[in-house]
This record gives sequence, structure tokens and C-alpha cells, in this order.
Amino acid sequence: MSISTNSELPPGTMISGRTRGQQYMIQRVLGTGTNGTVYLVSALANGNLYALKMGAYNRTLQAEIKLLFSLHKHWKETGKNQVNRYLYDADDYEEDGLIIPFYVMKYVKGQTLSNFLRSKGSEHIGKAGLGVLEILRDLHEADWVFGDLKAEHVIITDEGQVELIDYGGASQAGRSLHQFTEWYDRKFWKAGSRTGDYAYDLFAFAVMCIKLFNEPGLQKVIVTQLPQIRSSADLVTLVDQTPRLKRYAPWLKRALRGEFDSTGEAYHAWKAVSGSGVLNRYGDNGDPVTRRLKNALIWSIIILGITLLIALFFTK
Ligand SMILES: Nc1ncnc2c1ncn2[C@@H]1O[C@H](COP(=O)(O)OP(=O)(O)OP(=O)(O)O)[C@@H](O)[C@H]1O
Repeated sequence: MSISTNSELPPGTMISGRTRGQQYMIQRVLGTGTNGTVYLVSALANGNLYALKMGAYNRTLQAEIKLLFSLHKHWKETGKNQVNRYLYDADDYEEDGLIIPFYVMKYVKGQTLSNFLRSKGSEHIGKAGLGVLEILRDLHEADWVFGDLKAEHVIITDEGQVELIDYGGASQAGRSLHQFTEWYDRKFWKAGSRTGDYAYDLFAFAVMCIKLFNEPGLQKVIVTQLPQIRSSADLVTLVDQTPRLKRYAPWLKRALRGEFDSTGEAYHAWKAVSGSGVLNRYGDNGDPVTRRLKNALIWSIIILGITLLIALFFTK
């Protein structure tokens, strides 16, 4: 029997996979989405932290697991470095005679893109955006589409790395997208179909930028514009009305009009316009080793200065 589980499991609950035998201890709830609840868990096998998603409805979570398996298989076959990026385990466990499916993925610790920009400054959209486009480029080159791109699914980790979460909306190129968010959806803006292609994600990326910097404007268009005449031209107008997007306006318009030939091209165009590299692995402050060396150098100079002053004082 398979089921739906609606109540959250308390910290300390042990989850034992029936088929693969892995065991996880629940630490806390990370969040709840349409298809289930995501828990922070520690794996008994290695003590590492993971995010474990448990299905609210068996069928939808199974579809998500199937999709992730296929993406995982693809990464493994192509030797892409994302192989460990996401899926760690998938299984089900039994509780009170009920079979509950789950899958375990990389725990992405950090802040959402909106919070990151709020705390670091809006100009960081250049580097963060490039990080997102780099992931999209890899996915698209592998013939996959992310599908449900939005700022909430972009996490900037504590180390300054860009990660996407919720691959549940991913789909092979050419297939119909099954999970999307209205505002970001190309079809909602009558700018194309819901069949997955690279341009679908680039369109969503552009809407994400508009929403990040002009959410009231976007909301106004959605509320006041009649659905029959709503179009991507409304989004183009919004780009022009958003001063903080000025630098990116030509790029965003191309993405909204589906004018990029590939995500590789879009990536290079963004890189040129933002004048930035990807957020490096250790954020803006450089890697920890460089940071420590810099600090050591500064302290050495200070100590040397103080020593010289003392020496000067006593030689007088
Ligand atoms: N790999 C992860 N690492 C850390 N936190 C995660 C991870 N995956 C999901 N979360 C957290 O759990 C929440 C729920 O995720 P989930 O993917 O189920 O749904 P969602 O993306 O929020 O919503 P929906 O699926 O309805 O669009 C997320 O908002 C996020 O805060």
C-alpha cells in the first residue's frame, strides 16, 4: 500500500530505506513544497547531512524520483561533474504498515538569491546570474531543461557557490513541462509553448531578474492586464522601466524574445555585459587560504610597524 503523509515527522525520527538499507535521522524540516516535505537528515552511514524529500502523494514523488534518476544516469554516463550534485539515494520506508517513498539529495546550505542580493547588494546579480547560467548551460548541453526556474530555487551557498534546488521540474528537451510557476512561464506571457527547450529557461531567467528588481511593476501588469492581451512586450516595457536592470536590458530583451541561439551564447553575452566572473567557490573574499595569507600579511606589517616604533622610541 502506498500513501500520503501529511504530518511532519519530529526530529530524531529514524528513516530506514527498505530496499537499499540506508538509514537517516531527521534533524528538522527544511521546507514543504507541492510534492512533499523536505527534511534535513544525517546519514548513519557517513554522518553527512543531506536533504530528504518525502512524498505527500506517492505518484507525484515517484515521477520526480524517476526523472532525477534519469538525470543522474545521464550525468554519470557523460562524466559530468554534477554527478554528485543532487541525487544521493531513493527508496521507501514502512511506518505503521504504510509505504512512504523518499529521496535523498545534496543539502544546499545558504541563502536564496533574493536574500543574497538584499544582503550583498543588487550589483551581485552579475556574478550570481552567471553562476545560474553556467548550470543551465551544462543542463541544456545535456539536452535537459530545468523548467521551474525562480529566485527561490537559486541558492548561494555559504561558500559563495551558486546552486539550483528542486530539480523536480526538470525535463528532457522536447517534452512538455509539468512543473512551472505561472509568472515565469513563457506560455503565460504568450511567448511560446510549454515544451521544454533552452529558451524556456532563459525566458524564466529574465522574468526572475524583473521580479527581483521590479516586483511591484510585474504584479501590476499581472493584475491589470487582460490575460487575452498579456504578452512578452509587457515584460520588455518593464525592463525599460527598471533602472537597476539598465545594464542588462539588451540581454534580457533577447531572452524574452527567444533570440539567443544557445545558452552558451547567452552565458557569454551575460559575462560580457556584467563584466564579472562566476562567484568563486569561496565567495567574494577569495579562498580561505588566500584570505588567511592576506590576514597574516596585514598582521605582520602591523607588528613590524609597532616593533619599529618601539625600537625608534628606545634608541632616542
Ligand atoms: N537540496 C536542498 N537543500 C536545502 N534545502 C532544500 C533542498 N531542497 C529543498 N529545500 C528546501 O525545502 C523547501 C521545499 O522544497 P520543495 O522542492 O519540496 O518545494 P518548493 O520548491 O519550495 O515548492 P514547489 O515544489 O511547490 O515549487 C524549499 O523551499 C527549500 O527551502
